[in-house]
Amino acid sequence: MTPVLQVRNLHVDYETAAGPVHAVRGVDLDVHRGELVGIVGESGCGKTTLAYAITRLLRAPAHLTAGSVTFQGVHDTAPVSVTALTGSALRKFRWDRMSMVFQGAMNALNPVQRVSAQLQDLFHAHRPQLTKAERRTRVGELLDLVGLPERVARSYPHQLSGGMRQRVMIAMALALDPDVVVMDEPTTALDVLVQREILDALAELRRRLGFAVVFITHDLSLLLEISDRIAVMYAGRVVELGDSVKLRENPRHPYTAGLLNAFPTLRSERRDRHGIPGHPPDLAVPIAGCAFADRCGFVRPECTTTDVTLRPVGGTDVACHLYTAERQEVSG
Ligand SMILES: Nc1ncnc2c1ncn2[C@@H]1O[C@H](COP(=O)(O)OP(=O)(O)OP(=O)(O)O)[C@@H](O)[C@H]1O
Repeated sequence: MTPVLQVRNLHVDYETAAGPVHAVRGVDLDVHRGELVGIVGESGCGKTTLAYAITRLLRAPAHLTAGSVTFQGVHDTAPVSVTALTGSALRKFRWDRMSMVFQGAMNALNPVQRVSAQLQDLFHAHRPQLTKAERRTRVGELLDLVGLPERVARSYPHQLSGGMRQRVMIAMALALDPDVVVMDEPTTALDVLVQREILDALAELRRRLGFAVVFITHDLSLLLEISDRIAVMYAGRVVELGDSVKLRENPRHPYTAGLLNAFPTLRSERRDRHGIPGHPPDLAVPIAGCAFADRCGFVRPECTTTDVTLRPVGGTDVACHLYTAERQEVSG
């Protein structure tokens, strides 16, 4: 089946006085209908930049320098080139077909407008044919959908808890029945219990409505629980992409293994956890070979000289010379 979202060779630079910072360096990613794809990596690896590039929200000094994003929703007979959309076509596409819940989104609600007015504005802009009464009914249905009581419609954002505000943002993201919702750290600012409630609500909504989610976080243990597939990002690239169960049981990239070791999972035994020594590279400096080479316990000579991109290894896609060498040894 055609993926709902296809990201190909995406590159994003930030132009700075000292030269370009290569924040996203050639990302390929497919998202299938209804699936939850997690994107994980340390701070600064380019997750948010990728999310903004996919949703066409990049603003200067960020620039898309190469690549494409293609979308094909349930009702599309032909693929939509998201990277080529402009003006009203782009405004109509956003929220309607692909929506976003960003980091700290709950603080993005307008403080002087009641929740119902903010949700109604969205219908007003995207569904102008609806009457006022119909818009009001939709708002009630939406709040109910995300588990909020009716009175929330009449509330101002400051009268709601963080968890309730984040549910309002999720309601907004789902208002127009999109095929894809991109979520960047949607629960990070919330306490663990509220986080759990929101994730459970999200899982239930996905079952009922069938939208796909791109879920971005630095928390691998969370992604292992909720994702169908996981993309591990390092220094602006996806270095491993695969089924989340396979990735947990048999991580292929040494960075993925390091991340797994750094995060406790709910089911894992209590034992010492180790961070990955060293730091990610400076993305303002061109990278020769594998960006993880200087932190990798399995480094080989070619790792510091020769670039390596994703290739299939045992049902997972991995960008690592360990496997290119093994393949040569096997075939040779
Ligand atoms: N305005 C900017 N100017 C220059 N460089 C930037 C700018 N914004 C981000 N960057 C750089 O781009 C890279 C990717 O940043 P990005 O915020 O996408 O990473 P991230 O993985 O989402 O991090 P976090 O988890 O901390 O949000 C980083 O190296 C960052 O320093």
